[in-house]
Amino acid sequence: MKDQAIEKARILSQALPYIQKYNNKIVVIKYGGNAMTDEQLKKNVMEDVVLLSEIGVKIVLVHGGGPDINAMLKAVGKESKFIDGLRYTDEETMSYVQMVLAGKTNKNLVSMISDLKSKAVGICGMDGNIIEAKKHETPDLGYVGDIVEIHPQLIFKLLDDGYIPVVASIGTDDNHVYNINADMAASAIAGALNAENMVFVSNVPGVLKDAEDEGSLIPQIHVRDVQHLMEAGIISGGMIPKVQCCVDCVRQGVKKTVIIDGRIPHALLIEMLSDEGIGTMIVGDEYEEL
Ligand SMILES: Nc1ncnc2c1ncn2[C@@H]1O[C@H](COP(=O)(O)OP(=O)(O)O)[C@@H](O)[C@H]1O
Ligand SMILES: CC(=O)N[C@@H](CCC(=O)OP(=O)(O)O)C(=O)O
Repeated sequence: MKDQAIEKARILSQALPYIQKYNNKIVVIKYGGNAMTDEQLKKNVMEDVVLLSEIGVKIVLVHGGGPDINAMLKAVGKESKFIDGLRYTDEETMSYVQMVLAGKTNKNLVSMISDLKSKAVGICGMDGNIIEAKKHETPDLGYVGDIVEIHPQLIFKLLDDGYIPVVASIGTDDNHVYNINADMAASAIAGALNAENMVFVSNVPGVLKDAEDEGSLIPQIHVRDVQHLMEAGIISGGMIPKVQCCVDCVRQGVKKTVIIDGRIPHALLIEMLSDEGIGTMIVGDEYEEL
C-alpha cells in the first residue's frame, strides 16, 4: 500500500517540469470522432483536458464527429460518401453537418467539461468569423471548404477569460457555410494561435510502419522525412491529411505535433506530463526535448 502511494507520488512529481513548461502556453487538441465512440474513454479525455486547463495550460479543443454525422445521415436515409477522406457535402448534408457538429457533438463535450466543474464555451468557425473559408474546388465536393484565414481574436478572448474554447470545424465566407475537415481546422488554428503544441487524439497508436500492425509504431518523424514516407506508401489513406496537417503546423511555428491513441486511458496526460513517449511525434529543427 505504502509502496503504491510512493510510486504514485513519484509519477506526480515527474510532472513538475512539464507543468512549468506548459504553464500559460497554448495547446490545441484535436479530438477525432473515431476516438469519441466509447463513453468512458471520452470521459477520460475530458478529465485530461480539464486537468491540463486547471494547471494553467491554455487548452483549445477542436473536435471532429464523423461517426456522429454518419449516424444522423443514416437515420434520415442519406448516404455518406467520402472522396480522398473528405465528405461529399450537398446542401442538405451541410445542414445536418452543422446541426450535428456545432450542436449535438459540440454541446456534449461542453457539458462534459461543465460536469467536471470547469468552464467551456462551445463555438464553431462561424462565430467571430474564426474560420474564413472558400469552396474546395477540385474535386467538386459541394459545400466542403478550404481554409482561407483564421481570425483568432475570439479564441484569445475566451482563453484570457479562463474558458476552454470547444470549436466545431465549420467555416464561412460572405455567402455560404462550409464543412471543414477537423484535422485541417485544428492545425490552421494551432498555427494562427502560435500554439506550443498540437495533439491529435485519434484511434490509432500513431503513424505505423505497417498500417495493419499496431506494434509497428514510428515514435518520431522529422518533417523532412514525411515526403519520403508518403512516396514509400507507409503513410497512406486517412493518415496522409493528418500528417500533412502536422507538417503545416511545424512550418507555422508550432514546436511539437503529436498523434496519440485516444483508446489508451489518459493518453493526453501521459503525452503532456510524463517522460513516457506515446504516439508519433512530428517535429522540425526547432524541437528540443525537455
Ligand atoms: N502508416 C499508418 N499508420 C497509421 N494509420 C494509417 C497509416 N496509413 C494509413 N492509416 C489509416 O489512417 C487512419 C487514421 O485517420 P482517420 O481515420 O482520418 O483518423 P481520425 O478519425 O482520428 O481523424 C487509420 O484508421 C488507418 O486506417
Ligand atoms: C469535409 C469533411 O470531411 N468534414 C468532416 C468534418 C468532421 C471531421 O473531420 O470529423 P473526424 O475528425 O471525426 O473525422 C466530416 O464531414 O466528416
